Amino acid sequence: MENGFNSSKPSGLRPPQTRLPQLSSSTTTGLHEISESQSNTRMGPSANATSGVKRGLPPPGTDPAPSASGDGFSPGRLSAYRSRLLTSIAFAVMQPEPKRKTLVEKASEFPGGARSQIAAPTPARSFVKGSALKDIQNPNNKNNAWDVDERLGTFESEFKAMKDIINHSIIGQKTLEEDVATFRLKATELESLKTDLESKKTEMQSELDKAERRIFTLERDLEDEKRARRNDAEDLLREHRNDIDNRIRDFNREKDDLERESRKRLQALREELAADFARQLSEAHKVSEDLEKLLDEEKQSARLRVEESGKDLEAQLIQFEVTKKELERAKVIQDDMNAQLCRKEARITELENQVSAGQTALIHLKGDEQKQLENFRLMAAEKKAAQDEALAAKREAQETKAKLRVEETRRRKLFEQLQTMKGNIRVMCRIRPGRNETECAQIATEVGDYDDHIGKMTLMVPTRNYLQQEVLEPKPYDFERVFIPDEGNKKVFDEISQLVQSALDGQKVCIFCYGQTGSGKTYTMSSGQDSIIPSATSMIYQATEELKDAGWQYKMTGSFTEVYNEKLFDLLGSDGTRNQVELRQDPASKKFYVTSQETDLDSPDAVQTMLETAMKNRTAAATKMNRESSRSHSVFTLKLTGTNADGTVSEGVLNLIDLAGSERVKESQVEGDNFKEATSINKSLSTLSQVMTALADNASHIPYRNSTLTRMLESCLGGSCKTLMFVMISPLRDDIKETVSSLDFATTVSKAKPGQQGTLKAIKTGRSGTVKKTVR
Ligand SMILES: Nc1ncnc2c1ncn2[C@@H]1O[C@H](COP(=O)(O)OP(=O)(O)OP(=O)(O)O)[C@@H](O)[C@H]1O
Repeated sequence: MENGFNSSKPSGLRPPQTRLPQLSSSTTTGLHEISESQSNTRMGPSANATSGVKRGLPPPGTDPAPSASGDGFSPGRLSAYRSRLLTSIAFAVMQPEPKRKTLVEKASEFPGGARSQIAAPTPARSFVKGSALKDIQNPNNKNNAWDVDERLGTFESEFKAMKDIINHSIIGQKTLEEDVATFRLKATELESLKTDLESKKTEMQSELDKAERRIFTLERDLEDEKRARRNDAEDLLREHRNDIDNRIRDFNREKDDLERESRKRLQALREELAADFARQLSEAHKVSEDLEKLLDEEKQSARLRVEESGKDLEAQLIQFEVTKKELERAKVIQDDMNAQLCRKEARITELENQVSAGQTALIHLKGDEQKQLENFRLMAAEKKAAQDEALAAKREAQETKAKLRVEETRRRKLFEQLQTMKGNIRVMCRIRPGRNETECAQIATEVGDYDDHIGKMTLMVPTRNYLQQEVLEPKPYDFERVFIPDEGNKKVFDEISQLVQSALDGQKVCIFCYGQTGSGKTYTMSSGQDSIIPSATSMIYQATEELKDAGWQYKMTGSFTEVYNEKLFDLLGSDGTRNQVELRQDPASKKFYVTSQETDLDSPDAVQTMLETAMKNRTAAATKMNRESSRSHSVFTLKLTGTNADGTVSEGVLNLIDLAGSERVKESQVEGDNFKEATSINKSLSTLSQVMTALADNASHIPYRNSTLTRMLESCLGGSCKTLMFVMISPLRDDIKETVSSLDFATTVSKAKPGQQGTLKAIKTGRSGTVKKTVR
């Protein structure tokens, strides 16, 4: 081609095709088509030339807008270059015939040129219509040769510029492709990072659950241990004290008895012995005196007989013999007396032995006393050891208390995190028991394998099909928890007790009971010792006692307010009656508060009395207005102010709200005052729903001011405040419309913003539901 151009153009310009191998295939195709047009124009003017050009270039007038990429190259500009190029080629066509042939031949040497031959090349007639071409065709125009050179020069520089632009664009495209590849790589990395983060999040969640369980177990163990130790120490001390007292008492009693007994016995023995001895001695003396007297008399008479007569020797000898016999008899008597005396002496020795045995016994008893004293000393030592042990236990208890304080702070933090994860707006459903199976609607509840809790339910709603036959259509609902009829108030309170704990920890909590008349709102909230209000207050009392160990002192006050027809009444008025009160605005915080009386609740009895007064006043007001069902909302507000030893103050509020029956005005077909009541109830309930929805959506405007109830509760709704809505439903078929309406209301409330409720939803979706029970 270069040769062709050289031979036809003395200007020495090189044709653009010589650099084509450097370009991409798409670009070369474009340039081949330019060559084809060049060859076409050399073959002579033809009407088809235009179409030949159009194959490779955009049609005139359809030039696209300049490239937005900012690389300076655009299809519009390319088209302009091509047009100029073709115009230049048209000049070449004006050269003598043999030269044109050479150009065609050269053009056909390139792939595009070969194709152009096969595809019946057309002359670029459209371009020769231009004024410049006319000038070229005019043989009289002497300036043509110079113009061609100049134009070819321009063409070459423009062509060069164009090629640079194309090259630049190719490089740009490659860079872009590389960027795309890099971004894809990054996207894959980010994807895997996201998966990792999600799995970490799940792990952390389970760790948190474990930690909570561990804290719960630790707390319980700690408490049990503490209680057991305290009881053991007290029992031990009491036992020891009693034991020692009893032993001392027994010992003294025994000692006294023994002393008395031994004294008595000794005295008796002494007396007996002395009497016996004296008696025997006097007898012996008497016998001896008698014998001596008799012997003296016989001696005297014998002396007299020997002296007076001496005559009858034989008689005297016989007398002597008699006297001798008498003497012998007296001697026997004396021996007998001596034997008796010996016996008596032996008896005295025996008695003396007995006395000495008694004395030994007494000494022994005294020895026992020593032993008892020793025992007493031992017991005293044991008592001291027990006291030491008690002191050690006390020290340990104090250390445990200190640990408990730290654990309590940690627990509060973890508990708060857990509650936040559960979401600030939560919804649970409770199904009241039905009277009998035939009157009940079909409600299927599902239990998940996450835990025993039921969270999903399906209500079979009667509808008409296209044949106007009544069919049951399943309507699924999904709440955090569904309480089936056989689950009592205790189960309900167990589930929500964490929110009561949150109030103790300084949070603001609202628990609502919503539902149609007779669905069990009052039953759940305040009737019976196991309903929410008494259970919550008794839990608070117990917890505040236990928290004393962790350094917390709590004060609890309560108020009971009724909202009826948008007016407020204090159910615990100063004179024990129901008084109208007002809503005031705090100038500093701009929040509303009610001027109801606040009662100090320093004992469970005080709570009971307060509840009774409130219920009595509420019922009296209802009776006065001839109402059977509650047409007012009642709000029980517990304020819990805790002060820690380190000066920390915690101010929690627990609002327990029994809402008025949610019957729709249309359904209940009420008129007059009742219509006003129903309208006001509907207004406040729908405002409550709007407030909850706005809070859930994180809306900039929350319509608190649209009803008295929401205005009153403004400071306890939204932000970090915790709200639990209990939707109470009746299982009766006759109540199905109200049930659907209540459940739909609750579903609206349960739709919370993802940031708040994300974790809860994740927990909930972790449950794979299986139908467990059908409520009858
Ligand atoms: N879960 C339950 N178990 C046993 N009995 C229940 C239950 N729920 C409600 N009841 C009984 O149903 C009746 C109506 O209950 P309750 O007064 O609590 O309804 P309510 O929704 O407060 O009605 P209202 O809006 O008129 O105040 C009561 O007799 C109550 O004892």
